[in-house]
Amino acid sequence: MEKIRVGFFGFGKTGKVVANEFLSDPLFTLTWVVRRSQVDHQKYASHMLGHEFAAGEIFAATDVNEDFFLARPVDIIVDFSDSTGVRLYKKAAQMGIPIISAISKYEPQDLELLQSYIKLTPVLYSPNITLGINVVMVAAQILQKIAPHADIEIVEEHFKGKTEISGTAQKIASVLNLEPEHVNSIRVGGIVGHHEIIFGMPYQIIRLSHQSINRAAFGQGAIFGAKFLIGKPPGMYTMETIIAEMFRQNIPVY
Ligand SMILES: NC(=O)C1=CN([C@@H]2O[C@H](COP(=O)(O)OP(=O)(O)OC[C@H]3O[C@@H](n4cnc5c(N)ncnc54)[C@H](OP(=O)(O)O)[C@@H]3O)[C@@H](O)[C@H]2O)C=CC1
Ligand SMILES: O=C(O)C1=N[C@H](C(=O)O)C[C@H](O)C1
Repeated sequence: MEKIRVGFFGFGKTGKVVANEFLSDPLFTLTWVVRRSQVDHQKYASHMLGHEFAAGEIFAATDVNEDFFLARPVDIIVDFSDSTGVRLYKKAAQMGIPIISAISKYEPQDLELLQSYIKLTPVLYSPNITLGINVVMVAAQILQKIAPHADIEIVEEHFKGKTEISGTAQKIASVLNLEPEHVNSIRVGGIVGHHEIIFGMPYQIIRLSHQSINRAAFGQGAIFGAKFLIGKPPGMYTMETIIAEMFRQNIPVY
């Protein structure tokens, strides 16, 4: 069976680990990687990730011209770069190549550009693409409906160097209709990503919590998303809409 060809944007703290998950999955082949800089790096991402085989030729953002996607055809684009990466693949969207955007914080004009692509191709946009956090997000919305009187606070914990409030926590606040002051950020050590939603009710507390213990969790989420997205009609898709449908199909009947 033909492997799914992946075109990957970003090769940073998370991108490297996610790219390696695609490299290691027999269903996929990493066709190329685009990063910002033209620093002197090895030709193939696979070699930079310690593999002997050659896969994932590395290009700089400036290499991506009008012909790039025709010359290097892929079946899906996965973006773990930053807000500006979306500006590089309009042509790919016009070609109908499905896009997974994992960018957690878009500048308004870049988010608008991503949204313009949904008329052309299927786009899965998820500020946190782990299966687990999206189960928690859907469960929290259900719990809020069951207990509308509950006080709710969100705690997000990340590594010391993360400057912005997590996009995940902002998304959770948004779907629960909470003001930003209900997001409590902690920055310590090398925490990959921990989110907890605390429901305060009379005489009891409910805590819904998710912890990414390795950035490979984002790679597994991206793989799940890629398998879902390929073959879908143009439009905007999110992990939580996929998970919500799975909830609907699996509600226990007593
Ligand atoms: N949705 C999710 O589940 C998750 C999302 N993220 C998000 O993923 C993004 C990347 O995270 P992380 O790897 O930790 O960040 P880093 O800052 O470590 O890496 C960013 C990468 O993007 C590259 N880059 C920047 N601009 C461009 C561009 N225009 N074209 C191509 N490549 C570009 C950089 O290139 P270079 O190396 O040359 O500088 C670098 O490789 C962030 O938005 C983060 O919030 C992170 C974890 C999970
Ligand atoms: O920057 C990160 O690493 C992460 N960013 C995302 C966010 O801002 O929500 C997702 C994850 O928590 C890790």
